Amino acid sequence: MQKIIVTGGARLHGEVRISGAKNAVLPILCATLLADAPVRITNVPRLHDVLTTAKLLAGLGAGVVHEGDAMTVDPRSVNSHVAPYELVKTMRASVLVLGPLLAKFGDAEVSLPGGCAIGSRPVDLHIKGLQALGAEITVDRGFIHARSAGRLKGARHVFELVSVGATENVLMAAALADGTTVLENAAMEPEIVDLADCLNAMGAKISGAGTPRIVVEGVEKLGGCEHAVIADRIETGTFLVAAAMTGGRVTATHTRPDTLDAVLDKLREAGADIAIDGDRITLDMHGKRPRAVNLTTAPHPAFPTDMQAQFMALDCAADGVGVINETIFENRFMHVNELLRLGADIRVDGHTAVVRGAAKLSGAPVMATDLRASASLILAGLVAEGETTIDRIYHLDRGYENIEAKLSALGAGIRRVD
Ligand SMILES: CC(=O)N[C@H]1[C@@H](OP(=O)(O)OP(=O)(O)OC[C@H]2O[C@@H](n3ccc(=O)[nH]c3=O)[C@H](O)[C@@H]2O)O[C@H](CO)[C@@H](O)[C@@H]1O
Ligand SMILES: C=C(OP(=O)(O)O)C(=O)O
Repeated sequence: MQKIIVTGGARLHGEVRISGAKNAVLPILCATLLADAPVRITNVPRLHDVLTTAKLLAGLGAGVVHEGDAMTVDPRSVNSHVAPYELVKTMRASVLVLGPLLAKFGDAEVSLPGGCAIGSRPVDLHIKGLQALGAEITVDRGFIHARSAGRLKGARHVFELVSVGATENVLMAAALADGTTVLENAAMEPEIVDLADCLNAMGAKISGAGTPRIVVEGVEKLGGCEHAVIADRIETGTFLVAAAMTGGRVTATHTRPDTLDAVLDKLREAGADIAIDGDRITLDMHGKRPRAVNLTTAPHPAFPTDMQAQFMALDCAADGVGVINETIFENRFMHVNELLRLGADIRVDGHTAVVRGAAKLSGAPVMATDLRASASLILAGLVAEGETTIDRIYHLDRGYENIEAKLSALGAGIRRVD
C-alpha cells in the first residue's frame, strides 16, 4: 500500500495552483443527470472521488468522457436508476444522485451510505425534503427507494438542520418539479452557489443560492451547458496553513478569496500577513512561529469543519493554547491520537479539544483515518523533526489532487512510496 513520507524542516515558498473543488464537482456531476443533452464540466480536479462519480454515472448508463480537466456527461443513455452499495459505501456524495434520478425518471434506488469515520451521517433530511416535493420514499434492505407518479410538486420546505447534501439533493429535484419550491434554512456553502449556477446554465430558475432561502421555479426540461467548477476553498486553506506553520510565504493562485473569510481571519489571528489580489491569496509569515488560535466549526460562512484538523495541526506547533470546538460531526477528532504520536499535547473533552503548542514535534509513523485527518498529519510532518510516514493515504487521494507534487514544488520534503 502506498505511503507518504514527509521530512520536516523546510520553509515553504512559491506559488501553488488551486484545483476545482471536490465538494462542488461531485454534486454538479450528479446534476448532469437532470439534463436532456450533454453537459461539459471544466476545472474538474483529478480525484479518486471524481473517478468514483464517473463510474457511478457510467453504471447508470450515462456517457462519460474525461479529457484533461474536462468531463462531459451525456445523460441521454441512462437506463438504470440504481446506485449500488459498492460505490456508495466508498463515497457518501453518491447519495446525491437520488434527487436527480427521482426528478428526471420518477424512480431511484440508492444504497444508504452508512456511517464513516467522522460520524454517523444520516440522510433523513434528504428524504424529508424529497417527500415534501411529493416523493414516496421507503427504506428497505439498505436501499432508499424513491418514486414519483408524474413530476414532483414544488413546495415550501424548512430544513430542520443546515445540511449541505440535503440542500443539494432537494435543490436538484426541485429544478424539474412542477411549480415553485421555497427552501428555508438552506445551507449557504459556496458549493451550493456553484451547483445553482450550473443548474441555471442548464436552464433552471433558481434564485437565493448562498442565502438561507432558495427559491426554485421548476421547469419542464433542462438542457446542456458548459460550466467551470469553483476553486477548492479547503485545498486553498490547507496550503495556506502549511505556509503559516513553516513560517513561509506562499501564493495560492486560481482560488476564490471571497469563500475563505473565516479561514483567512484565523490565519491573520495566527500572525500571518494576508494579501489578496483578484484570484490570488498570498500568505507571508515572515519566518515567525504561528500563535495558537481558538475556533468553533459551524455552517458557512462560519469556520468550516473541513479545515478543523488542519488548524489543529497548526495549534500543535504554535505558540500558546488553542481551544477547538467541533459542532458539525460527532467524531471528527480521529486525527488527535495520531498527532499525539508526533509529540502533540491535546486533551479532548466531548466536542472540545484543548491544544497546547509543543516546542517540538518529532516524526513518527502515523495512520490516516479520513481525508482531512490525512492532511493534518502531512502538515504536522512538515514541522516535525525527522521523518513522518503516513499510511492509508487513499483517504487523501479522495480529495487532494497531487498534494505531494504541489507541496514539493513549494520546497517541502515529501514523497510517495509504494
Ligand atoms: C461532498 C460534500 O460536500 N461533503 C461536505 C458536506 O457533507 P454532508 O453534505 O454530508 O454534510 P451535511 O451538511 O449534510 O452534515 C451536517 C450535519 O447534519 C447532519 N445530517 C445531515 C444530513 C441528514 O440527512 N441528517 C443529518 O442529521 C450530519 O450528520 C452532520 O452532523 O458538508 C459537510 C459539512 O460542511 C462537509 O464536511 C463535507 O465535506
Ligand atoms: C468530509 C469530507 O468529505 P465527504 O463528505 O465527501 O466525506 C471532506 O471533504 O472533508
